[in-house]
Amino acid sequence: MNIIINWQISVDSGAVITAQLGALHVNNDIFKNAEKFYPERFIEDPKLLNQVIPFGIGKRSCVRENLARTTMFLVFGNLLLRCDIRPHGLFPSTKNQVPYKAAKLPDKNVELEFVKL
Ligand code: HEM
Repeated sequence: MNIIINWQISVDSGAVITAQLGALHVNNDIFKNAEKFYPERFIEDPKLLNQVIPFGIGKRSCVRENLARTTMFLVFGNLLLRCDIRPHGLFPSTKNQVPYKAAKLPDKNVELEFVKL
């Protein structure tokens, strides 16, 4: 069955129009249990990654997407490499709040080094 939607929307001149990308990314029709933190969904269905568009798509998409991605790669890569990162307090699970049992890790002073690019 084909559904044809004929919308007529009037927009004032000078109005700023934007797609709310955040809302698209929690669409349950596309992302099952969208509100759940479940990164494995992208391993289970690699095509799902095409539906994630934080930088927009098309002619007006983010011009510095590559800069942002490489910067984030460096920042998060260095954080994971140099820091012991542990959840603080309770997991932010929506239904069952599970107390986090902290692993005993050797005490060490974490120093962050920032390298000039
Ligand atoms: C995580 C980082 C970033 C995210 C998630 C992001 C996301 C976006 C999004 C969603 C848009 C609008 C796309 C659209 O209208 O369809 C945009 C546009 C734009 N972004 Fe980014 N951006 C990021 C970083 C940056 C950086 C680092 C720069 C510059 C150094 C930048 C420069 C721009 C510019 C100039 C536009 C306007 C492009 C146009 O209208 O033609 N962005 N960005």
